[in-house]
Amino acid sequence: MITRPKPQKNRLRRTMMFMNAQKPGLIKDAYIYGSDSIILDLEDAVAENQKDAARFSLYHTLKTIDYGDTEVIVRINGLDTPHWQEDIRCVVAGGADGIRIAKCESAKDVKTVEEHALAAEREFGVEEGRTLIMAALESPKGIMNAYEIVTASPRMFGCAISGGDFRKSMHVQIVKGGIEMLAARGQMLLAARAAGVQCFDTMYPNIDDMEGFKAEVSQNREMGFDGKSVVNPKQIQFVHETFAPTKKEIAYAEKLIRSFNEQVDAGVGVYTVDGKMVDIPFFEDAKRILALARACGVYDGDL
Ligand SMILES: CC(=O)SCCNC(=O)CCNC(=O)[C@H](O)C(C)(C)COP(=O)(O)OP(=O)(O)OC[C@H]1O[C@@H](n2cnc3c(N)ncnc32)[C@H](O)[C@@H]1OP(=O)(O)O
Ligand SMILES: O=C([O-])CC(=O)C(=O)O
Ligand SMILES: [Mg+2]
Repeated sequence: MITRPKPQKNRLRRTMMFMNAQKPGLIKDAYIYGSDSIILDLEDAVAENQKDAARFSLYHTLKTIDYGDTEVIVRINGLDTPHWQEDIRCVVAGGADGIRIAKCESAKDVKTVEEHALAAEREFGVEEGRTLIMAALESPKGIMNAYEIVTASPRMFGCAISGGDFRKSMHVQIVKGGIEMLAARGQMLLAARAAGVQCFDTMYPNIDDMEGFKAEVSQNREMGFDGKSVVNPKQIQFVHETFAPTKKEIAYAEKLIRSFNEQVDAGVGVYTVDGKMVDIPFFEDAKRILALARACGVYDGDL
């Protein structure tokens, strides 16, 4: 029987890889691909007449496969379906790290899931509060309510926009450059940062279009996302490379931090490093960059 370590709200989540919870070929060794998280899906990847079978498979997967450091999240069916309550019991009984609420639209949705997670933790003798929650925002209503959603529960670690359902509801298709989702991505990022939770972009469904995928991932990083949902192992490496600070960024951050400490001791608040003005917010951001670089395994310096 597998017992997973206590889930961490603030861990590294550059990639969260989806897979059908019912497919042994996908789930048996999914940790070998190295995504930070896996999402065992009970929702749209599972056909309606296979929901019970998927839950059965999920439970045994959680109990028998050692995913090690790879975070294990389960996407439950929407709260407008007959499946979600049993999904939550199965997630908690199996000891998954967290729940991804599909098609989340309100704080009430989050609180409902939270109440049922707590009831299941009591039922199965799991530590109360152990099961984390994240929200998938898949509709205009979900995006409009992003802030109330991400502040609805202390279990909440982040939110993700879901492009398949979102574009459907906006009557748009994927556009090169991402203009069709720019406002929604921006609004969700603001809500997540205001709440202090993580923020993830949607999966890119055109698996063979690596050029389009790379352009989207690069834009995700420029916009400030923490990571991205992925649907295929071949999408993982580029996301990890893109979200890790570059050697140049690391070198500059080190230089900034060292010089800032000296300047502050000398009573200086604002000055330049390599021709760029710096003061307190730049110093704090440089510390964030080095912490991220360390977490990504590309920095082992002493700052
Ligand atoms: C809109 C939404 O709701 S998105 C979320 C729901 N969607 C999903 O869960 C889909 C996840 N992805 C998949 O199921 C698959 O990648 C598919 C069906 C899209 C494509 O499958 P394939 O054509 O078999 O992919 P591919 O040939 O690239 O697979 C290569 C290897 O990676 C494995 N693999 C592919 N996708 C995944 C995955 N998501 N998770 C784990 N392993 C995977 C395959 O099993 C295969 O392994 P093998 O070499 O040992 O046989
Ligand atoms: O969350 C995701 O990226 C996948 C999904 O459900 C969608 O695109 O509708
Ligand atoms: Mg969806």
